[in-house]
Amino acid sequence: MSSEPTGRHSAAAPAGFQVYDTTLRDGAQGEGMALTVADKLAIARHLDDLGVGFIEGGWPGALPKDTEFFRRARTELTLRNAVLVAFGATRKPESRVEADPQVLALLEAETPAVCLVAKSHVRHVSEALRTSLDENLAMIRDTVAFFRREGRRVFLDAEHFFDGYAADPQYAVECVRVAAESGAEVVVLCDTNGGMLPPRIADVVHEVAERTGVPLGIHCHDDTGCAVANTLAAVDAGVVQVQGVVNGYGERCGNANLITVVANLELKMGRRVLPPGRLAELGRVSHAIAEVANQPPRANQPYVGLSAFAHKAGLHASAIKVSPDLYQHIDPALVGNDMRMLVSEMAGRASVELKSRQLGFDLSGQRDAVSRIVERVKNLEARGFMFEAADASFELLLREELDGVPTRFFDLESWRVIVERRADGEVVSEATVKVVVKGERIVATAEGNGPVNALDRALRQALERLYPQLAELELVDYKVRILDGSHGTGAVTRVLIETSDGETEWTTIGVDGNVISASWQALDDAYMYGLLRQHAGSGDPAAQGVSTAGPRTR
Ligand SMILES: CC(=O)SCCNC(=O)CCNC(=O)[C@H](O)C(C)(C)COP(=O)(O)OP(=O)(O)OC[C@H]1O[C@@H](n2cnc3c(N)ncnc32)[C@H](O)[C@@H]1OP(=O)(O)O
Ligand SMILES: CC(=O)C(=O)O
Repeated sequence: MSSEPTGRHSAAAPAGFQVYDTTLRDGAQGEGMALTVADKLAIARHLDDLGVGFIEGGWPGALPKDTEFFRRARTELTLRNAVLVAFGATRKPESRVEADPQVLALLEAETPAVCLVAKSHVRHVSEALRTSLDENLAMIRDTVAFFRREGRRVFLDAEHFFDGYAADPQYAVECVRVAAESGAEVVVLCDTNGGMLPPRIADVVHEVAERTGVPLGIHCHDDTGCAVANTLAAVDAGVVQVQGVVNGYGERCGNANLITVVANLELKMGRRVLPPGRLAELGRVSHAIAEVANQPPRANQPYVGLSAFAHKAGLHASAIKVSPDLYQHIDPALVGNDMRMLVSEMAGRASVELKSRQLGFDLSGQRDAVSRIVERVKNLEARGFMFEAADASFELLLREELDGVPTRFFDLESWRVIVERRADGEVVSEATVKVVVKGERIVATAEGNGPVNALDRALRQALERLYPQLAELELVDYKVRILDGSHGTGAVTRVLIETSDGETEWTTIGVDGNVISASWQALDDAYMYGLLRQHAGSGDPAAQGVSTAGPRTR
């Protein structure tokens, strides 16, 4: 039986070093990952766009979804940079390779390359495969040779190689040799249980390379938290292929994070492993794949996380003001990230100045205002505020200190909320707000499915005639956290509200002993900031911070 690989995939071997992605196969083995065929196709496109050399798409024949992925890939996936690889196992013991259904399913995936997982640890051969050491070598030989005869490029993943090498180095090396002699292009040494540390990986890779002369690859799991370090140690020791998974997804603690590996190779080890210009796409691709995989992005992920270049400590900010590289190991733009200043209780004058600059305010020469802002932030944070999560509330505070009056498009006279349980069991909230808008006193009442929803509706109703553009604003997220709740009394509530005008989102904060009062503060800031954005550049005096300069609620 023969089945030619489709011509839609590039079959050219990349010269030199190989970046091999297994997000769609080993990454999919991570807890909580459940990729549809459409997800897999979308991720493959992102990976190709990034410029990896190989994309391991899954295990056809084992998972119907993966069989379907390879079927659809033939017509729906045009790869510009990567070679598509199908993964599978060596033939079953005591069987003919040509008659092994799993092997045939792998062939029928019609990919230019296959990757075969094989045992290389004597205990795994005898206890898991329950066969002889010689038969395992024959399984490797037969299966690799079969795919070579069929015109496929072959990689071999030597499972549990490092543990196997400790148990019986002779046999582990023999597996590598047999695979290469049978036609495997690269034999990938796998730290399947993820228990290794970098010096051991480096020693073993050195020894195996010297004993065999075979081109080697590396595949590490992160059970010691060293998967990336282990991968880089293997590169130093001479491997020609790195396998990894975007964002480090994968079985148990995950695989070597390919994003981190690639950034380190390019920026720290001087290896050009991506096509020119693609390194700056790392952040975008990492986030896009997290989105498709429905995994929350990890803020502290090296290089590409939201916090990777976020600076909170005042001392750091004061040095960064002189030169960002004093507290940054690279220019974040190299990997598509940005420097962010966080204003918090740890801020000093420099943090406030830099943050304000990012928001479009030049505070140089305004020493007193900066000092007042630092002091207010510290005092408010001591009460439970958290400005690093609420840029819009910080900007309102900043404007208030600079203008000498708060930004007010309306002034609050009072609000009131009633929660009523009706005879039929329905619970309804009703809110009344009394505000002064452009000199006019307005009283509005509205119902809602909860007290904050009712308050929001009543405020909207009160404002919408004089500010009709408020209809564009939408509250998209509402988060509540009880602070010091374990102490019972004395707890305060922190509320964060995220608002969108369809173009931008902003977050505002409120803190109070009463959850509705905290919510009102965040709501008040949310509308105030939204109106400010809408009036910016309009020439409307309201944009200047208008109104009657009534007191802010904090
Ligand atoms: C280290 C890795 O991550 S390798 C990738 C692992 N990924 C997966 O396992 C996900 C996909 N797996 C599956 O869908 C299933 O496990 C299948 C279809 C592969 C096999 O399913 P089943 O036939 O029901 O067998 P089961 O999963 O219980 O056991 C695996 C079989 O493969 C055999 N096997 C294990 N490794 C190899 C190998 N390298 N070469 C050949 N056979 C192997 C085992 O000895 C066992 O054989 P047995 O059924 O005769 O006992
Ligand atoms: C092959 C593989 O995924 C491993 O050994 O971890």
